[in-house]
Amino acid sequence: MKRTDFPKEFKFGTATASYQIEGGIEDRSPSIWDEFSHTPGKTKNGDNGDVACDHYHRYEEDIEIMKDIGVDAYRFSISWPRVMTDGIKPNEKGIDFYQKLVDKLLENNITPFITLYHWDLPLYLYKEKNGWLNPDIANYFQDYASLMFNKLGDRVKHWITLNEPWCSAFLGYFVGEHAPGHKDFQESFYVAHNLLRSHGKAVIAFRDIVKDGKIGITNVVTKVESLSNDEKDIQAAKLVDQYINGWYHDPIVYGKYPEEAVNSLKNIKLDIPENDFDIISQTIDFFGVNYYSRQVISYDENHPLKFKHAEGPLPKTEMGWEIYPKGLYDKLVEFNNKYKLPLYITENGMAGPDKLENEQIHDDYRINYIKDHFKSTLDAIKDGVDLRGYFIWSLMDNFEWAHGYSKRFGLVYVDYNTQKRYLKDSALWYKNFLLNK
Ligand SMILES: OC[C@H]1NNC[C@@H](O)[C@@H]1O
Repeated sequence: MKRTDFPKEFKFGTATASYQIEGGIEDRSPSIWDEFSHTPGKTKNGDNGDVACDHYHRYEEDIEIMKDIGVDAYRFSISWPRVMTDGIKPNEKGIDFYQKLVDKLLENNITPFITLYHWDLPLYLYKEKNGWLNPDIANYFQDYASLMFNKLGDRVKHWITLNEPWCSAFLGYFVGEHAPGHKDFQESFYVAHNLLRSHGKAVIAFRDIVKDGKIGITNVVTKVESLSNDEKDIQAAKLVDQYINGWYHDPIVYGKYPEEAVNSLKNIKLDIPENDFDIISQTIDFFGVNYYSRQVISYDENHPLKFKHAEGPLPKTEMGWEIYPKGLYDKLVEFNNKYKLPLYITENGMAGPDKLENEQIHDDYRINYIKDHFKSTLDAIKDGVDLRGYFIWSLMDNFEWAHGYSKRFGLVYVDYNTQKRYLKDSALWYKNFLLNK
């Protein structure tokens, strides 16, 4: 498989997120992840993003690395608390960082794709305004989005409102594994709804400010399969697919939550003002698909949503996620048929047992992973899916949330003691692929 097997305008890129790589906390106000990662027991080894990959000070070097690899595009997120003190007052120093980052990318012919929210909510908005639980958060988000559109929209034409709202809502407010660490089922549904409303308000602003731009939303998209042919397992898997996938896509395209999932939530209040869906279902230009693996589901009477995960038999990454490229093909074809929107794979990649030896990292497992998922991508395109790009997660090893720095997803290895970067064999492979070798 060669690069020229893909459509000429197909964009190959790589992706990161602000809290995971920037550090530079001295020049920004705190986020919910600063408080969460500094709370004992919340992250592996008590790791936090105070320094991370020190990208705030090393962004020029990191762009040189991307240029060397030869990527067409780079997806990154803006730190809301960096560009607006406490999420409210514009901070010119923070805005200036992203101005320079964008200009350096463009100088190197790398197309910027900006994610507005990749989980680092300004702590002030959480503490003083109740964060995503407050319906008014959509107005704060619209103000933030408008500021960014005005400051960068003349040069940045591809925007993503939210990264993986399912993680923010479910992991942050029900499971409690992510910031702010709540464990309240009802709250997680209010948060999901306010995230989607915030998305809609940002799209409304975008249409006024960046008239020649494209905007979408990125969700984690998981292939959900039933453990058996037992009707109860099949139904449980269908509902999980609606909770994880449909819940964050249907309202945007169809203006309503998935019916069976709504009906299954007997004791969850979803008293939603009707015109909310007019806001949420603003026309968008693409869906971003973050694909990693599948979930194998069986029925479980004791779970609030009546399901449990089964251990799949396939080889797994360091995250314990099965390597399942077929799932990517299946979801791309399904989404293309169901939502009829252009798609970007805004994240795909793996955490591996990467070892630095003689300044090299031999990660053939990651090369094979990427090749297999490229194949699924190409098959989907050949079968008619309107797929426009693919961003490998991640450019470099970084802060993997509750796992801290224990999981390495990068094409580039980061020695956190020295901040030295080393191209892994997978980065060298990607470089040759992009040169059509
Ligand atoms: O777990 C790997 C990635 N998944 N999507 C969101 C990113 O922030 C994660 O690092």
